[in-house]
Amino acid sequence: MDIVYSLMYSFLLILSILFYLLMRKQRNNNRSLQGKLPLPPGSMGWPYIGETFQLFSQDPNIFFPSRQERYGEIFKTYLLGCPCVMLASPEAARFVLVSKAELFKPTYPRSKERMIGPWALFFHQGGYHAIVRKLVQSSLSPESIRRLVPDIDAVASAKLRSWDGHKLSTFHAMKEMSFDVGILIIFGEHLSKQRKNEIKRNYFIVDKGYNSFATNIPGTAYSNAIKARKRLGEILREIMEERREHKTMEKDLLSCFLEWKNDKGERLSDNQISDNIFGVLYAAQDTTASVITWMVKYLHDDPKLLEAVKAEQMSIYKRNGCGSQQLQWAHTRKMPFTQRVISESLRMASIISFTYREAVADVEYKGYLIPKGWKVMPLFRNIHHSSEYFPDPHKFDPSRFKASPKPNTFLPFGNGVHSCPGNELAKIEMLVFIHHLVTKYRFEVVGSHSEVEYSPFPIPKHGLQVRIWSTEHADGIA
Ligand code: HEM
Repeated sequence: MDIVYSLMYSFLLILSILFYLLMRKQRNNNRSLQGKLPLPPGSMGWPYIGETFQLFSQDPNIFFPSRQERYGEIFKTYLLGCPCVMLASPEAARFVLVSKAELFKPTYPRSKERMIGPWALFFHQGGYHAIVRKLVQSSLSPESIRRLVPDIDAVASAKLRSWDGHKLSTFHAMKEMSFDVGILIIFGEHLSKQRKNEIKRNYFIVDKGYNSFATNIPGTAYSNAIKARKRLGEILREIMEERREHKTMEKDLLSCFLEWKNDKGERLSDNQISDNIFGVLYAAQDTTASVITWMVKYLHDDPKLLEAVKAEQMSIYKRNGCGSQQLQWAHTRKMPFTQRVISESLRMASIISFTYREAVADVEYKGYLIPKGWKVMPLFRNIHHSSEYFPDPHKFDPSRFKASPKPNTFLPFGNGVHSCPGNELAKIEMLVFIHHLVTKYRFEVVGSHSEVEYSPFPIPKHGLQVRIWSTEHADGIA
């Protein structure tokens, strides 16, 4: 027995020594990086504020490329109180998001985390993130979306009918449509109208305060948003209770969350579910709405492009009983030209110019030091607008997507463990909307649309004001 114990002790001792040596080596490696490697080139701007003012006052097409031109594909800056390293090459994006993803954790301002809910998957890395992501991915997989195409079709058709004859902001109209599609994915078709309206009312109060100055002063947009977010949490808890009580489980995201348990029988808490429901709804909305807004502008600006999309969609429309039947998944597979227009819109608009991570250790990249705690930003827009990967990058040319882009050069949905699980849904939503818009409606842009505003994603000024009318009475108006 004594021999067994001493063997065990020796084994544990050796293990502890090995662990200690490994940790020391890691620490020394990090320490040595600090002394040995230079920081990337670049300007840290003014004390405390850095280059924050320039970032938010300059067109992103100027801010990022001008620095890349001056310093190369890796450069440092200082934004929103944080030292940052910006990376503008496909290899660097892959390094941060995929191959060395464990060295870079997601990072968001505390105020945003508080608003969305600390359990939302964006804020996590590791085991918990993997569980939630798998559930979200399964609800948004092509197999799940396939059966939802007719419902998405119904949402898009109803929205367009309600806008017939009106002048409206494309962006705001698209936000409404994306909201309805998000509700469909999360709650299926069985959410009562009253519940939906309650969620919508509170959701849009949160939306209004999300990017406002974070303060608890009563009556401000931020404090109203925090209150509305709390109320949303309560509504979601009531819905979960109802589902548990009536044992009504559907094939939607909420049911996926409610049904999940691990092999120890542990389940997700109500707070975890509610933060993720809100997170998905939020992630789905402005992104999709901004890209569709740009697409409508690109179609408007180029009549030949519009005609080509229309020709493809009309042939599907005619074969599908001239709109008497709903679109199915199979129809969306027969829209190769429109799909290329979507890819080119995603590239040109690059609504997510970059993403943020934080280095969890000192990291060496191409002979430069990325110090622990610094923000690290892969610049998607710079990659998408580089003539090296996309010749004549400022020309809208869907034909460039006839061939697949080179690896890591086309990242509208990010890459790696945090890449967008909603990308297929977003693309289906765009295909279905464009199908109805070009086959049954005409539209014209009203007022100026060459300037860009940030909400916070770049969109055409005033959300692209358009007048839209059904072709049934087009002759009377056009
Ligand atoms: C055109 C529309 C969209 C664009 C351009 C877009 C873009 C992105 C990007 C770039 C990321 C990765 C961010 C990062 O790495 O930091 C992301 C993450 C995410 N997106 Fe999207 N997205 C879109 C639509 C959607 C939709 C429709 C949904 C849901 C229904 C969605 C849900 C999410 C979620 C949950 C994440 C976080 C994933 C994680 O952290 O694991 N997105 N999106």
